Amino acid sequence: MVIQPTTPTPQLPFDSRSIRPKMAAPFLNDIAENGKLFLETQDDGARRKIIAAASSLIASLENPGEVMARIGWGEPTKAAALRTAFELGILKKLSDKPLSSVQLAEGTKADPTLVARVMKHLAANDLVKEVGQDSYVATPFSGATQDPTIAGGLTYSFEGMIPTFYGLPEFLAKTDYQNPTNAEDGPVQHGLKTTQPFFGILQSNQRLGSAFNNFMTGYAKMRPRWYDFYPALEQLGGSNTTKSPLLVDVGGGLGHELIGFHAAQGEQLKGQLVLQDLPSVIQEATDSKLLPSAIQAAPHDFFQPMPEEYKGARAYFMRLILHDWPDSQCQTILDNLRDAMVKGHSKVIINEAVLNDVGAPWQQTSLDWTMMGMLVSRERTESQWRDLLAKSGLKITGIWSKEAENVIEAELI
Ligand SMILES: C[S@@+](CC[C@H](N)C(=O)[O-])C[C@H]1O[C@@H](n2cnc3c(N)ncnc32)[C@H](O)[C@@H]1O
Repeated sequence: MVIQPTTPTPQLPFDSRSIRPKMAAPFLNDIAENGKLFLETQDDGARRKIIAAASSLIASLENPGEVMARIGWGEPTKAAALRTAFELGILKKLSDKPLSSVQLAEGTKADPTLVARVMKHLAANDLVKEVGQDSYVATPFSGATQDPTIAGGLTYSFEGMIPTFYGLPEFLAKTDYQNPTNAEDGPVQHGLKTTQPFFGILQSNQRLGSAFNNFMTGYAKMRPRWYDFYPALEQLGGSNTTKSPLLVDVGGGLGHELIGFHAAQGEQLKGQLVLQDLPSVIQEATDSKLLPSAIQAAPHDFFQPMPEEYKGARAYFMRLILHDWPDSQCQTILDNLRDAMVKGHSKVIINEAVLNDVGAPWQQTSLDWTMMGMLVSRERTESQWRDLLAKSGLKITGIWSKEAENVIEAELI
């Protein structure tokens, strides 16, 4: 017996002729409009809009076979070649002066034939520039791999995130596709073959820990800055004195947010700036000698009550902290802040994603997957933020947004 399908099988559009120009048209128009603005003004918002439109344009033009090729081997081989070049140290040899694969292989144990294959693939992906046969020069990206924040980001990606994401589908199959909840037996432990929780991994592997801290600084640099769209002067000005802290950055990493905030605000806002994090991170921040004297660095575990001298601050700032933890642990962190706050004076400022109910951009959804993989945690929608804050006696007093970046401000109820 032949079973007839109840609905006709949709025809698979596996023919490039089925890609309709009209699907691409709005993205081409976006690129033209923002391209004109960008060329005239170098506006960074226009630049980001061009990137978003160009990526939607590719999605509208690629046929399914091309999508499969890009995801299946285009991206993985690009990452493999990049990691190989990065670990061999050949990217930092590149400059404006062309070098051959033999010259690039010099001083490494690598076979020049292999180096030639690495360079050819990187050039095909615009990561280095090929200027003749077996002849390569630097690009802005290859040069930037010497910057500790980019080098840290690559090391953390290659050794932390990529192995976790490659093992993630296998982990989900093994756990019957349940939403991961155990921070000591989750995707990152499966991918990195360890039993330690995420921040334990970073504490015990100093190289990876330092790479992560630098990665966070680099990640911050590439995003719109919260103090450029949160009106800090209006919201935090006025009632502060020099006695109580102005802003305590809770879990502030190496201090990049406070350094930027201090440079942007100058002396317009009174009060001490305080950087808090785990002892090893604070040590690395002070060793870097990048913190201006206006910033006081102090180790503090945010699961413990706020020390007396940092109570009553005008604002407790947290960036990418609460998305690292499940609700129960977020509540402990927020309860500790609530107990340090003064009603009518103190605020909590949270610089994290507010996940759109519809049409969330990839920057937010990939962060949600990153939290699932590395910390069995998640990004939150506005109603989830309201519920979480209310459980600690806090109410949202404003949300400011720029592109995929958000700031939530809350006060004591
Ligand atoms: C995702 S990073 C965010 C860093 C920084 N706020 C930023 O936006 O780049 C999380 C930070 O929380 C810190 N952290 C983790 N557990 C902590 C704890 N128990 N107490 C204080 N800081 C902690 C980490 O060391 C790390 O710097």
